[in-house]
Amino acid sequence: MTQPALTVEGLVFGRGQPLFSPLSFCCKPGEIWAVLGANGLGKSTLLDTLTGVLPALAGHFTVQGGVSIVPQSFRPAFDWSVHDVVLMGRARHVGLLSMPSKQDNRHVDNALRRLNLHTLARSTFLTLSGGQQQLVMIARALVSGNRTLLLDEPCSALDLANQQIVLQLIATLAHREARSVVFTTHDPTHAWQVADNTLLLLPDQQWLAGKTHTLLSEENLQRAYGIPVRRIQLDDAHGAALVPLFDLRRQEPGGL
Ligand SMILES: Nc1ncnc2c1ncn2[C@@H]1O[C@H](COP(=O)(O)OP(=O)(O)OP(=O)(O)O)[C@@H](O)[C@H]1O
Repeated sequence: MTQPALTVEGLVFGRGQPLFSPLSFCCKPGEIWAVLGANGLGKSTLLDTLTGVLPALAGHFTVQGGVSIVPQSFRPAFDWSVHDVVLMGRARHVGLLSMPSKQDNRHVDNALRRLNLHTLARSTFLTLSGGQQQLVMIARALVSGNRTLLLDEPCSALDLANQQIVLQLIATLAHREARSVVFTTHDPTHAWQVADNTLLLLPDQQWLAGKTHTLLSEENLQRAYGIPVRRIQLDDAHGAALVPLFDLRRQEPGGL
């Protein structure tokens, strides 16, 4: 049997106050989990707990083979080049007071190429757009070599073509490289298209976890977001889209 890369058992997490009833799930090598739930429910707090930034309030978790996180945003202390920000992901491979090796630089070049960022390698990080910065942070996690990757809304600032690049990358990392990937998203279609399993955070400290295609029913999504969501079946290659039915009223000019 494959040993899970990430095992969460009875985990209670939050910044002082528990956000959910005890949480349990496990992510095997080669598996993708999506985490969905309304704003402010605790998705980022969960990822910060799994990387050890925040202490668990109860229960426990184990991570085999190292873990990297791609945060929602990153503000470097100094305006380093894109190449150097990605190189930081190699920190545990570069000895203290040593220079990065040719191999470290090769990892950086490969990661930048995978994300179509190679032409920006010499640009400074702070001159990039929000979406470009998000891609650089993903490259930084890639070069770490860690077996588990946690991505906090990795597509939130990306255009459609770059969303496809990142979703494809998530699938490749899991299916070809047997890495375990957990990503948070506000787009249930992204979860539907690439995640084997989903953790759906609900109001009142409840949660559901299971196979994405079973769990992301119209009923469960309405429970999570409080608005109706319709599942639209696409062709065989594209699966389904999960589309919110917004109740938008036309505003008359001069009205309040
Ligand atoms: N630095 C902080 N200090 C205190 N409370 C915080 C801090 N960051 C987040 N919180 C609180 O913790 C709770 C969970 O926040 P978290 O950022 O984990 O939610 P989220 O589900 O990731 O939200 P979003 O979808 O908006 O990114 C919220 O009530 C939030 O106000």
